[in-house]
Amino acid sequence: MLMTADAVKTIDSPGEEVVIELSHAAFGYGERAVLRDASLTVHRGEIVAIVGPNGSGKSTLMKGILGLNERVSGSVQLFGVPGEDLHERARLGYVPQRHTLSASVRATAEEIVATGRLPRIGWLGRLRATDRQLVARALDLVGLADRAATEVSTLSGGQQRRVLIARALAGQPDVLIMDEPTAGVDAANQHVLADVLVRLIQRGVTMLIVTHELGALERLLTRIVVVDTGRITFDGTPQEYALARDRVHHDHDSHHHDLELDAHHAVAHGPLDTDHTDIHSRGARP
Ligand SMILES: Nc1ncnc2c1ncn2[C@@H]1O[C@H](COP(=O)(O)OP(=O)(O)OP(=O)(O)O)[C@@H](O)[C@H]1O
Repeated sequence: MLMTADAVKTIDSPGEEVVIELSHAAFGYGERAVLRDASLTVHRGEIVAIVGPNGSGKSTLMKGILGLNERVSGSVQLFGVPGEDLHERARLGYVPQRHTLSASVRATAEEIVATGRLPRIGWLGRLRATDRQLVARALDLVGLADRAATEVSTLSGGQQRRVLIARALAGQPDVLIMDEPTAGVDAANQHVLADVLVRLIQRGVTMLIVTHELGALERLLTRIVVVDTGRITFDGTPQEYALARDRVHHDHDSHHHDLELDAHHAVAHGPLDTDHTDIHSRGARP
C-alpha cells in the first residue's frame, strides 16, 4: 500500500483483508429498527454499489456502518475491531446524501477541503506542508484544482459535491462511503462526477456507493448489494446479479425509481423490480 502524501491510498488489487463486517446487524432511529438482519463483508479494494427502492434503508445501512444511528442488534466490525472501538474515524470517509454547502458558508474550496484533515491532525492542530499537499491533490483528483481559491457558495451544486468528495479524500480514508454522490446533479456534471469516481476506483479506493445511476461505474464494480424493505435481498458480483436478473420475473410497473432514471441500465431490471425476491447470494467474492 502506498502511504506517501497521496490523496488516496492505492493498492494493487482487492485483497482478503476485511475492512467492514456486519453480522445480523439491525439499525434504526430510536429503538425502531429500519434495516434488519444485515450481514455484509467488504474486503479492501472492493467497489460495492448499494441499490434499492426509495426508503428501503440504503442510507440507514451506510449510517449504521458509520455509527451515525442506533444499532439495535447484531455487530459491526471495522478494520477488525468493534465499530464503537474504532478511534481513527478518519479511516472512513463519508460523503452524505444530497448535501451541498450552505449559501451562507464563506469559505474557499481549499478551506473546506482542508477541514477534511481535521480528524487526522486534531481541531487544534495546524496544517503542515504535507496536509496542504494532500488538500491540493484531493482538489486535483476531483478536477477542481483551478477552483481552490473560489468561494464555495459561488460553485454549482455538482462542483460543491466534488468539493465534499475532496474533503472526504483529504482525510486519507481507507474506505469511502458515498450516499448518492450524483443525486440532484445536472446531466453534464453527472459525467464529470462519474469520471471522478472512476478515477478513484482506478486508484484502488475501497468504496461503498449508494447510487441510482451506476452508468460508467458498472463495469468497475466488484459487488452489487440490493436493499429492499429494510433487508439485504441480494449480495453478489455483477455477473451473479445479471444471472439473478434473468431468473427473476420482471415487474416493469414497479415504482422503483431506478427504472425511471435509466431504463436501459442493468440495475433497472432484476431483483429491484420484484417484491418477492428470493435471491440470496451473500458474501460472494469476485
Ligand atoms: N433520521 C431518521 N429518523 C427516523 N426515521 C428515519 C430517519 N432517516 C430515515 N428514516 C426512515 O428510515 C427508512 C429508510 O430510510 P433511508 O433513508 O435509509 O432509505 P433509502 O433507501 O436511503 O432511501 P432513498 O433512496 O430515498 O434515499 C424510511 O422509512 C425513513 O423514513
